[in-house]
Amino acid sequence: MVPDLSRVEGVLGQIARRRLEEVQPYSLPPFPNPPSFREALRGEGLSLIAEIKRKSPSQGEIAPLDARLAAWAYRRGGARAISVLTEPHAFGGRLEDLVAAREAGLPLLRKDFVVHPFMLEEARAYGASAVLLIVAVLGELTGAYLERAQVLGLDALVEVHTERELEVALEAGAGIIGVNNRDLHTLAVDLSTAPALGRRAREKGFSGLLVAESGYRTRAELEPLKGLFDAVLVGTSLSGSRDLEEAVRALC
Ligand SMILES: O=P(O)(O)OC[C@@H](O)[C@@H](O)c1c[nH]c2ccccc12
Repeated sequence: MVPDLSRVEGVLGQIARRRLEEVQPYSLPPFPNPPSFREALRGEGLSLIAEIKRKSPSQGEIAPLDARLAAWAYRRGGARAISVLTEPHAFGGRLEDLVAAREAGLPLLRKDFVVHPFMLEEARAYGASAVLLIVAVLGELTGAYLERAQVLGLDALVEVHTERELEVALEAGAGIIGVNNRDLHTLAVDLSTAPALGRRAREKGFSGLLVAESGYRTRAELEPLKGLFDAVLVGTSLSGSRDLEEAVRALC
């Protein structure tokens, strides 16, 4: 159940292939039930998922964050969930960041390039409530990964960037769809992507949760999402702020 990554182009393909080379399954201890990611996004208005992001292929170094302190600051500012990037090479993350961040008590999304079922088990064992599943990486295996996540008690944020990928996500039975404004092959950002594909998803009868992802810096930029999206995921503009708590408050 490993995706064929030879067909994944650009930066996304490079990162995903490296991730797959590194997977080494081992036996993991159980972890008690984490708080619900889905319920956290269901709250009133547009819920904020704040991301812990130290660096990225598009921005380079962002900030040398302490995951525990960042999670607490995000929580004080009003974030409803935390996205923890655990990819080490391009994003400077690690699995242990989940352990550090979970102290703040908010549901955690393991943000990584899931390319092997073992990565779902890892997410669960390290205390994540949800995992990111990227349709551009998993292709027709998206449904199988979704089912595996469900069995493990994990919510899944199924990420799409094109109408075709949206079709795959809907067909796979995704309950939470993330529309990424950033093209992960080229890293170009277009904030009109999320409203357009979000509308399309609703037209096609999708009644689950919608999350807009990437490129947001100001409250004004969130306006087009209101009434259509349940949540927004913000990384760089928060992680790179001098005062994380204030930065979240300014967006909520
Ligand atoms: O830093 P930004 O532009 O606010 O974006 C956050 C998040 O959407 C982005 O980190 C992201 C979205 N999908 C991904 C997949 C892999 C790695 C990272 C991502």
